[in-house]
Formats: sequence, structure tokens, C-alpha cells
Amino acid sequence: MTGSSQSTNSLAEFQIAGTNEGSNTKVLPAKPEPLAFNPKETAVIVVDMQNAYASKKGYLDKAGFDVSHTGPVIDNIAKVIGAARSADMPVVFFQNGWDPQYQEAGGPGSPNWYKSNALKTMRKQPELMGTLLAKGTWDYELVDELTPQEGDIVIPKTRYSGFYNTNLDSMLRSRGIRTLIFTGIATNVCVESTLRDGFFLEYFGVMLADATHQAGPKEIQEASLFNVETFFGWVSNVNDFCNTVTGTD
Ligand SMILES: NC(=O)N/C=C\C(=O)O
Repeated sequence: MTGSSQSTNSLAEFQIAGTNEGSNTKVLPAKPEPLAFNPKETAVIVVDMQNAYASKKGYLDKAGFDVSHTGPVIDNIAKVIGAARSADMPVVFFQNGWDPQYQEAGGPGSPNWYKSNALKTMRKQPELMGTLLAKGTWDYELVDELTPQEGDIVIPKTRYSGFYNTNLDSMLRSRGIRTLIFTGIATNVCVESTLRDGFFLEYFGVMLADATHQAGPKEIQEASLFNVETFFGWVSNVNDFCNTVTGTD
């Protein structure tokens, strides 16, 4: 278990006392200190595991980002999803993108028009128009290895944060969810944006470092993990999460 100071233990004990069902509470090894959570009040969030972000010839690849190391992340997310399903935790899949005419992306009146690297790539290569992040295309689809099953929740989104203009918050609140386990791509964009918005809405956010992948140089992954563990939540890993949930630790 990481973080073994007196104050660290006190935090986990304090959190256990604050949960609704103390007897179900587990303690997840995490940085900057272990985090107490109740699996019945926890959901796994899978951010944008679409071909666009995880596959060669997808949007990120075409825009010049390195996606050659996403394979292990896909495998790790599959393990997290398996553990979550075995514990009856909701699994929420996000799909990022827009209608094929890109009305939902926003035009020149939207900062998204200027900042979206998908839109910029398509403006530079007009032959790609309609192929990147457009609903109904291969690019928009979730990768084959992470296909939602009955009971999973799939939410489309049009901006980086999964809380923006979606029913995520009400869907989580109606299920009594307090803790969110984050996986997906990209760590520093949609994963971090969603975790940050969750923090403002009083969710306890945990990023699983080896179930996320950055868009940009690898230092960006470290920067995002630093931001999370220092300011917005907790950082853990796939083995610790799965072992804690399935009770093998
Ligand atoms: N899913 C993401 O983190 N997306 C990052 C960039 C983009 O969608 O342009």
C-alpha cells in the first residue's frame, strides 16, 4: 500500500466513517494516500476508447500523435471492466464525436473549431472530411476489444469533459455513486477534464495510471498524473484496483 504515514491512515479511516455502508468499504492503494471506497457507490468510467484515439489510422494517428503503445492500455482496461462487472459496479463508456456534418462540433464561433485537432486535420486534408470522429464511422466506434455489454452505460459527448452537456451527473447521482475510477484516452485531455469536473461536483476521482494514455509526449502523462494526485484526486493502477475489488488482497 502506498503512503503509510499517520495522517494517511487517518484519512482512509475518516473516509470509511463517512461512507453510507461502512461494512462494504474497501481501501484502494493510491497516491497521495490510500482511498476508502464503497464498491456499491463506485463506477468505472471508460473515456473515448474509440478507434480515433486508440488505433492506427484513427484520428490521433492521422493528426500526428503516437498511438503505438495503446495496446497494453486496451488490455488493462478490459481487466478493469471485468473486475467492475464482477462487483456489479456500473461501467460507463464515453464516445466522443459529432454528427457527420459537424454541426455539433461548433463553427468559427466556438473555440472547439480552433482547438480540435480533428477539425484542424480535416481542414488541412479535406479528403478526410466526414471520416474523423463522425458518428457512424469506424473512427467513432469503440475498439473491438472493449465492446459494451448489456447493463453497461454508453454516453455520447461532444466536448472533452464527460460532464458537459451529458446526463452523466444525474445518472451517477440516481445510483448513489460517489467514487469514479477513470480509464481511457487521452489522460491529459478528456480523462483529466472529466475527472476535474467530477471533483467540482464532489465526486472522488481515481485515475488508473496504466489504464490511461496521453495525447502528446510521454512527459504529459506524468504531468497529468501529478495534477490529479496533487490537486484533483488519486492515482492508482490496474492490479491494485482489480485485487482490491475482487478481494484477492
Ligand atoms: N478523448 C480525448 O482525450 N480527446 C482528445 C483530443 C480530441 O478529442 O481532439
